[in-house]
Amino acid sequence: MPEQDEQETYDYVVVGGGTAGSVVAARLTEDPGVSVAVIEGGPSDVDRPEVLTLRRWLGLLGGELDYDYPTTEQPRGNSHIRHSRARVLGGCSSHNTLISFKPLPSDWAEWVEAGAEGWDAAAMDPYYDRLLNNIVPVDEKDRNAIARDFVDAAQRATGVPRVEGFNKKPFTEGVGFFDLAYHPEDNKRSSASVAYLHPVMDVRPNLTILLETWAYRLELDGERVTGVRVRTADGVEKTVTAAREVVLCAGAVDTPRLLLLSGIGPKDDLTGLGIPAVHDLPGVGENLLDHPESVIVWETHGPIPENSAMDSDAGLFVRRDPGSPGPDLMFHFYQIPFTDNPERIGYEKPPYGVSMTPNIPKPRSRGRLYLTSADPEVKPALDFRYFTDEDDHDGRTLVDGIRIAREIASTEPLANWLKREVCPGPDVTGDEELSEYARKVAHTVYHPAGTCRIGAPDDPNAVVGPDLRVHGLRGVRIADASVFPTIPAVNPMIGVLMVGEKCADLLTRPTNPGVDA
Ligand SMILES: Cc1cc2nc3c(=O)[nH]c(=O)nc-3n(C[C@H](O)[C@H](O)[C@H](O)COP(=O)(O)OP(=O)(O)OC[C@H]3O[C@@H](n4cnc5c(N)ncnc54)[C@H](O)[C@@H]3O)c2cc1C
Repeated sequence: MPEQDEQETYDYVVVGGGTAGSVVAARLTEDPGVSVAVIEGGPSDVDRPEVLTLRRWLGLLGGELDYDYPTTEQPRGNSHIRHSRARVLGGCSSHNTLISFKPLPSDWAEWVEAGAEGWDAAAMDPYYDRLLNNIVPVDEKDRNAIARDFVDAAQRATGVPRVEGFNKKPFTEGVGFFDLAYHPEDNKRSSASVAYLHPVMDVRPNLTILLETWAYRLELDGERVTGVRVRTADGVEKTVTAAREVVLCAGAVDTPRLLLLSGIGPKDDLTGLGIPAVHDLPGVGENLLDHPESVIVWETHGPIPENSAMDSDAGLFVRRDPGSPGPDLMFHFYQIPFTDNPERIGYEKPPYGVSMTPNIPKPRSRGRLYLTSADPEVKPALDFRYFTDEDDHDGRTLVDGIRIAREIASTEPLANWLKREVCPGPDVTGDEELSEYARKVAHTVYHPAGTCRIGAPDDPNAVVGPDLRVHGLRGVRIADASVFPTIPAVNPMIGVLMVGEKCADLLTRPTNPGVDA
């Protein structure tokens, strides 16, 4: 299709109306004198109960609102993992489980260490207080009897403190019901779009949301990014121009993908694909992080009560290494038998059951995202290099997780519910066998991050500075999970929302008017 010359200009162009993008767009348009266009690849979430009802989250994965990215071959892990990324306003906050953890002070300290000057806990905490999402503990009516008994059994088996309100103060260990961003009265999401965009999108003339519109290339004038080349749902191609700045909020997969397609990234890779390299930035796509997890499944004696917020309402953090500044093993407890991965290697799904999913809060394996084609339609390659760290810290963590899960399962009051361990099964006991099982059925907690990481200006693999500006370019910043230099020990969504708030602050505060000339 020939490119058409249609052009629109706004002060700011935000690419991606997802978790961070919703925050940035809503905050910038608080000033009626500032115009913002949001380029969002997906449709609106308004009036879509299948999206807005938190408990229906599993039904969205792999469907028409999911970009559904495969992973490359993972010789030490599970090559079949599909990475869900939401194609809808609100981004992944519109199809995730909305578990809400403020990153721990030790998480921010790691960022500062990595070159994110000014991102320490004391500086970041006010952004948490500013969040508009309705963050509340799992409501009493949603606390399932078996989840309550998991909390009691885990507390007894591990001796960690019982926590009521994980965000009240920093913790290293604890078990309890999560805080969630939801409205308990009707199980409605308090996603980024619900909390930030719905109240303002019909009343702010300075906010334009271009839905079902895909950004496929950045426009540059020398070192300055001037706008975004987009394709609308009906195939019209046009340039959306930013008088001030373009803010990339397309997420940890699509932000580096867009930069690479625009010729911004490792020069040799780009040249090899026939993409003219306009700015050599070796870190784009590097440092691909995630929280991998494994799973243990038990059959229960019978059906489990129905009530729940989203079927994984409680969890456990332990710290095996007393020298670790934060938790080094985390578990989600699922009130469902989560057998998708075990079934592939021959296990059966029990009629009724529960699961524990131990995950690695601070994985040491680092992966890489790269393009395999200059064609913007071709999905990027995601090579997480799961379980490849030198000392096998990651694999060993999951083995410890299975052993601790078994101790909890054999402790009352949980033990009384459980008929048998379905997978890996009681006969699988040796370190090597457990490791083999844990890695072969490994899954993701869906937390990809780090592919355009923050770092100091002299750090060759940093993509943005602490002000979120892309190194070596003008008129462009990044605000999404891709800027994470390291992954928080906890679930990352609140950290992403806080990045959005901080970015808006950087763009609007008087000492930094956002005119990035
Ligand atoms: C199934 C699932 C469950 C999860 N559960 C939790 C949880 O309970 N708690 C937690 O803390 N974290 C959770 N996460 C992780 C968390 O949701 C993400 O880390 C976070 O939402 C990422 O935010 P983001 O702003 O970086 O990207 P996103 O929210 O993915 O936003 C990116 C947006 O950009 C749009 N976009 C992308 N490319 C383009 C383009 N080229 N042109 C136009 N638009 C584009 C997308 O449509 C999307 O709306 C979960 C994730 C998933 C997938």
